Amino acid sequence: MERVSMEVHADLQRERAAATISSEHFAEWWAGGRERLEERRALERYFFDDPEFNDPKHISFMSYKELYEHSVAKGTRFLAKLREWQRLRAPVDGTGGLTGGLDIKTLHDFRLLISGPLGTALFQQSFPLRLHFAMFLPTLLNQGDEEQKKQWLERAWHMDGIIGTYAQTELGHGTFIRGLETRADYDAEHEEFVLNTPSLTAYKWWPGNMGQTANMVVVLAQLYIKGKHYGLQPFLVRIRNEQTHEPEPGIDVGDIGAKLGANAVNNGFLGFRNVRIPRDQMLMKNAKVLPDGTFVKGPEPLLLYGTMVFVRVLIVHDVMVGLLQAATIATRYAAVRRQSPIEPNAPEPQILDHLTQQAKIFPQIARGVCYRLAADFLWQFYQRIMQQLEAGNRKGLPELHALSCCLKSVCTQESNEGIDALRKACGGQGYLASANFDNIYGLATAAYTYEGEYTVLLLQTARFLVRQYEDSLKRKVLPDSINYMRDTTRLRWTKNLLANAVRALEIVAASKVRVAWEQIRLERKRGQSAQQAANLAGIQLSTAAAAHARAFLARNSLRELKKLQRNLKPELGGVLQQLVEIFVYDTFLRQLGDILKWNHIAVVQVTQLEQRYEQLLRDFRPNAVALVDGFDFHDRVLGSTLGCYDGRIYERLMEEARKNPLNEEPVNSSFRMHLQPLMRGKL
Ligand SMILES: CCC/C=C/C(=O)SCCNC(=O)CCNC(=O)[C@H](O)C(C)(C)COP(=O)([O-])OP(=O)([O-])OC[C@H]1O[C@@H](n2cnc3c(N)ncnc32)[C@H](O)[C@@H]1OP(=O)([O-])[O-]
Ligand SMILES: Cc1cc2nc3c(=O)[nH]c(=O)nc-3n(C[C@H](O)[C@H](O)[C@H](O)COP(=O)(O)OP(=O)(O)OC[C@H]3O[C@@H](n4cnc5c(N)ncnc54)[C@H](O)[C@@H]3O)c2cc1C
Repeated sequence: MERVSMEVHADLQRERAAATISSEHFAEWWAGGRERLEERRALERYFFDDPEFNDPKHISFMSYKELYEHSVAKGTRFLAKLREWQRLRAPVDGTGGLTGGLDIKTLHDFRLLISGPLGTALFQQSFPLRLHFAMFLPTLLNQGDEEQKKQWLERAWHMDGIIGTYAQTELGHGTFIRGLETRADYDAEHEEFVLNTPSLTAYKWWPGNMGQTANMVVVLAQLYIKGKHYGLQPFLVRIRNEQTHEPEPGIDVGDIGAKLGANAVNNGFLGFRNVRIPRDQMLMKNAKVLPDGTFVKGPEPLLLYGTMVFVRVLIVHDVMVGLLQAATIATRYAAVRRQSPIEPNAPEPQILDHLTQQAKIFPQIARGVCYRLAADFLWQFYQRIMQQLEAGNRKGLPELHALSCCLKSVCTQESNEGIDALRKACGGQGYLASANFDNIYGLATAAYTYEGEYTVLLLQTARFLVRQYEDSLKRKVLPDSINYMRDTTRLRWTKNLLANAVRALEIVAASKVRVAWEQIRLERKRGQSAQQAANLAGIQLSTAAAAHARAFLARNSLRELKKLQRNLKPELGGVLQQLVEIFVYDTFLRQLGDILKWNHIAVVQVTQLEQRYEQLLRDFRPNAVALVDGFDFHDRVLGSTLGCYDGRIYERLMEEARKNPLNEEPVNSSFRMHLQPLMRGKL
């Protein structure tokens, strides 16, 4: 691993020497094997050793426009250099196969590359061509028919005259997609669609890369044939000229402005005025429009939403990376920072020795590890269901949709909370831009909203859960992820605290689903429509779905732990056991109100679990630094004065402060222009 030249801080040296696990063994497991670990390190070196990829100044000192231009320049060099890498070493798994063919696995790997450690190191405000790979290409791949794929896919993959994005959201509607207003009217005489933006609220608004970067979009629009409405369909539209990049006739396009984070993404607005595209630019894998204007319904209309499912699955992985970057920074900082003697006359301890500090940091490490186990499961599950869909079997789709929605919501929400808690755990220094929590948080918190807002997606899961609850009453077979609902026995507290806690979380979820179902029934009896009843049960429904996600995360962690312990070195298996326990008990204690409401648990049993939890924090303490080292985040990936491997926090903080452009001149011009006149009473 490449390290900066300063000597490692003595506290970190001691931490590493005293650990009982090997970071390297952990890193190997975390990366998915030795070969993958070496490959990733080599790829990182390939970029980080290249001075072209060193930012001339910290991005917090760049203007919005400057950041965009800088990011596009770097983004294009990144792609060129990645292609070169693959030509030299191809075909290499995990680097996206930019020079090879395209399938969903390749897109998945590429997506992890640009939104994973390397991507966030180079593009702290996100990869400026992200939407091309994250949504435009998956949509072409999954929603184009064979002819269309032949025509567009290869070119789009190699960015041969095409930079695309996914334009769905409008100024007036993001969540309720059936309410989108953009129109595509079919003109059978010319075999063309005519696209229009009928109002201000119909403007496309938010699509990433759309402001200045992209020249094509997949746009979702309401299809009309001879004035008859046929619902939303995806259309491929060129918005900027391939050569000049000028907006095409009838296109009104621009950037929506600075955001809380992800400012390299160039989110845009887009309006259409009588924009004509040929008939074969409606993506027709599902529904079709024949030349004479006959509409042919697709076998599975919900496949229109397929790209969103793909991205939601990957978001669980994205936010896990952000959370663990923040946790690594906070752990290293807490091992070096000294504050407040514990015994009156003793020296100041590392802040990591304050138990309350451990309680702020370790549950976030544990959470990140358990999210990783869930993300891996979800990706496997996604692939399995997609294969079944290809074979015409749609049975698993509702379960995939339900699981991806609630995991995307809960993992994002709790990662956001975790990153902010970790920032606060670094005291005042955590608030500095040079600590990098702002960028990490900015990216993670966007995921709370995009690709389906938190509550909205929980409500999607809840619909499924309520239906499954009804099936369980009829003794029907339930899908795996909710099979626990079938077991209606009360919790029997045993010596196995972990099993108790997981089961208690499942009972909470099952009980909350039942209560939501009962409330809907009650509202129906009161004469409410099904939809209004669901609205009035919304709080119960959304919290039931979140409880289901937590129960799933806990059960999945326990299941995966058992598998892992068979293959890992005992000391590593032991530490993973600690982390899974910390995660499950932390989840349990944070939901204590619900746990006590739905389980017969005595105070003494809760106390037993609290004591075990606190003991685990102390037990994990000696391995904390070694474990976060094992995530193997290069210093460039953390991008933080507080989180470097060498622990030289004070030197780096001062170095960054001195680089500040305001310190370049001893007296700033504002003194003479404003402050001095103010003090002389001359304003
Ligand atoms: C890098 C990232 C950048 C960001 C990009 C973006 O943000 S891009 C923009 C991202 N934007 C968003 O994410 C917008 C979020 N909004 C939405 O996704 C939809 O408007 C909605 C799902 C909220 C409602 O949709 P609706 O009013 O059409 O539907 P409904 O509620 O009436 O349900 C009808 C049936 O469909 C089912 N079903 C639904 N979705 C799926 C699915 N994906 N798969 C499978 N099934 C699905 C549902 O379960 C129900 O089944 P049931 O019960 O009848 O058996
Ligand atoms: C950084 C970023 C990048 C994005 N990139 C893209 C992109 O590339 N392409 C694209 O098309 N879009 C993109 N989007 C748009 C994004 O998908 C939407 O913002 C998102 O789906 C939420 O929709 P909304 O903004 O309309 O929120 P709203 O739906 O207006 O939500 C506002 C509030 O209303 C509540 N609410 C709404 N509906 C319901 C309901 N049915 N029940 C209960 N409560 C409800 C929500 O819970 C929330 O509290 C992006 C957004 C962001 C922030």
